[in-house]
Amino acid sequence: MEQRKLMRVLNGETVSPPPVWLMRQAGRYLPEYREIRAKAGGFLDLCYDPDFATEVTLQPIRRFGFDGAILFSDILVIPDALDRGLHFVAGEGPKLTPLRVDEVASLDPSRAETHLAPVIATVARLREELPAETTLIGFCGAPFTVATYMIAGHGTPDQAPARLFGYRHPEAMEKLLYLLAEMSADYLIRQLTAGADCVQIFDSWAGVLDEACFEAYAIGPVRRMVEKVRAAKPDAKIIGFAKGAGAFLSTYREKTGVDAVGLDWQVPMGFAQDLQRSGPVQGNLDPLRLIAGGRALDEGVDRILQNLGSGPLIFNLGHGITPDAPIEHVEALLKRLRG
Ligand SMILES: Cc1c2[nH]c(c1CCC(=O)O)Cc1[nH]c(c(CCC(=O)O)c1C)Cc1[nH]c(c(CCC(=O)O)c1C)Cc1[nH]c(c(C)c1CCC(=O)O)C2
Repeated sequence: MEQRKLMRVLNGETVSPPPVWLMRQAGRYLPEYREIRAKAGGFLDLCYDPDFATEVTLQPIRRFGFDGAILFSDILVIPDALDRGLHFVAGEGPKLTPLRVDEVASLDPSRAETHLAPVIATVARLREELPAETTLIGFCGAPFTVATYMIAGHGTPDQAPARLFGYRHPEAMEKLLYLLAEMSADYLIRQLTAGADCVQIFDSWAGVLDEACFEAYAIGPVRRMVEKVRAAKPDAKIIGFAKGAGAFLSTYREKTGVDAVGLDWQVPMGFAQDLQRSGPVQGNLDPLRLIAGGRALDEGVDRILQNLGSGPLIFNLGHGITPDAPIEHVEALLKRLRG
């Protein structure tokens, strides 16, 4: 078979119109998701049930024909494998038992393989059921972003608990991040073995870090992951999404070794073009343009195409789609993009 479009871009080719998928494309903005979610019980029950997770991953592909399907799971399955008391409270997001500094040394990764087996089974099912032209994207959280939830025990606006933990306990922070890096790399290797075509590392909170901490938390552990994945899978294609990283993105590809750089919606087009000279980029429509639709949506799509469309580009949002995104606006985005 001719290579999948999204994989061609990850190999450095320019494809026109560009392949497209949307972060969080399986989710609450789809009525068919809300229906299954009500049947499955909790959100985590969905993630660990290969029948449900396969179905939910396929829903946006059937409806919109995206070029990429992202595995339905969550970045917090890794702390769940570490038995950190993960649960989801409706309307409030994830809750975990806040990690104390004296607990870091006794975190035990040995359950991970068994615990994550249903997610790996979902990947294998997906590769069988997806259309041949659809790229299957595996993923995990980057160590720092996962650690922010483990340390605070919930989401926070600026991740102050994790940043303070790092300043007060640098050795424990390093130990935690590299433990997560090893586990996450093993998890990505298993996803690739089971049939994922490529993987994305989500560092959704990298944007809160100062320069020294960005190096220590957002570069070092991610570079270790990339090295470990490449040692097992020399041809693996990896997308790195460090949201809000701003000027740090200029060296992100080179320092971490990722193939493609994910761009949030604030990355300026001139800077994005510079990044594209060294390889593929992904992004970066403001998710609110998708909510607004109409002119705001058309102008946002056109601007990305005009500036980045003549190089290797995977079209995406600059962060995840939200539950209030109208389905007709997703259709309008695809029409604008594909003609
Ligand atoms: C930080 C983070 C998380 N999860 C994720 C991130 C990184 C990306 C980002 O920054 O958005 C990543 C993620 N979460 C989910 C996916 C699935 C695949 C996809 O469609 O993109 C992916 C790739 C499903 C999900 N993960 C979650 C939902 C909503 C759960 C529900 O159905 O109630 C989905 C579809 C829950 C979740 N999971 C997480 C939070 C903070 C929340 C609650 C916020 C919310 O309710 O939207 C942690």
